[in-house]
Amino acid sequence: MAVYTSLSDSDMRALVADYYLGELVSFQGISGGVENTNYFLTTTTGKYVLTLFEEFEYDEVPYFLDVVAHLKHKGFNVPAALIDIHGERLRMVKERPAIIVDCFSGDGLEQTSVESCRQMGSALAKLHIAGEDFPDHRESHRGMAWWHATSEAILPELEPDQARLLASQIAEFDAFIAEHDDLPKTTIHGDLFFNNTLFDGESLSAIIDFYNACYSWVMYDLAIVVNDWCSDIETGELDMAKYRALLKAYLYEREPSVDEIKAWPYMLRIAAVRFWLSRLEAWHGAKDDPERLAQQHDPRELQRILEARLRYTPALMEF
Ligand SMILES: Nc1ncnc2c1ncn2[C@@H]1O[C@H](COP(=O)(O)OP(=O)(O)OP(=O)(O)O)[C@@H](O)[C@H]1O
Ligand SMILES: N[C@@H](CCO)C(=O)O
Repeated sequence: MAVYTSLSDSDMRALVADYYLGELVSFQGISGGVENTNYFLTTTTGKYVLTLFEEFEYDEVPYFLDVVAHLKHKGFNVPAALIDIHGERLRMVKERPAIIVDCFSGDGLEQTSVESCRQMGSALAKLHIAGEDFPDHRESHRGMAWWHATSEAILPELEPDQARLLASQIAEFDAFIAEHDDLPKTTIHGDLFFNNTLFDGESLSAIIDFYNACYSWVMYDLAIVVNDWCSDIETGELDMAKYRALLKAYLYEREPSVDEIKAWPYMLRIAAVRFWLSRLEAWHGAKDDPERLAQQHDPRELQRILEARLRYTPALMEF
């Protein structure tokens, strides 16, 4: 279970007493996430989620809270930080920066469907348009500088063919982007896997976990989403019915430029590399701790997606 920082009953009561949330009734650590510590809190006024940021220091968190506040202001159902009795939205709990947000109704998807992909495509395009006027242009903490440094550190740990694949894909993307450095950017989610959404029945009801948000290529974010929502987990191959539904809904809301259409195969591959690399990094970091290792996502899923995109990549506008 991904609870890296534990809180006792009295810790939690003291924390809840510092918000206008009534009395604590119960709390429970949330399994599933790998980056942060999350707890469900039930109080006499409702249900909430406490997040302790495990990877960021205090000063790094306000950017993400501002992104969410911007999107909430534009009508998206996203988890804005609640204000405590001191007027603060971010505080330190057990030496970690922490927020409390509303717990949304709805359930996580066990798997995607053509209909959920259609809804995601439409919502993602609207999210990208809404992010255009967010003024703070923060670089990704897992962007190009990170993937160069991390791949160099991880290459010696890999099998030779894996190392060749990783290095060649990064070099290929570097060469492409050097020639196309003016591709459209916006404020992107950066990690919009289907486990970062909630559905009420068939309806997309909330988007959560904006802690990889950054100012980056629009097509890169679309590629992250397509790789996760539309791929067969066993083979990495695209489910073309899901792919067409997601892209058709996206392109109805936002028209890509000629350069974005050209960039699409590179974006699909580098989006796979980005998560292959973060999973490899987490996997190797946890390899001496069986409990932590068991919580990690499998890097091979993203390697299979990358290999499948190398075998065949459909055009962006293919339907
Ligand atoms: N505001 C919320 N309302 C309802 N459920 C939530 C909320 N926030 C988090 N959850 C639940 O907690 C789980 C983990 O949350 P989250 O994805 O933010 O954690 P994380 O550690 O950042 O995960 P990840 O591995 O995706 O980085 C979600 O999949 C969801 O089930
Ligand atoms: N969504 C990421 C984990 C959190 O960033 C993954 O599946 O590797």
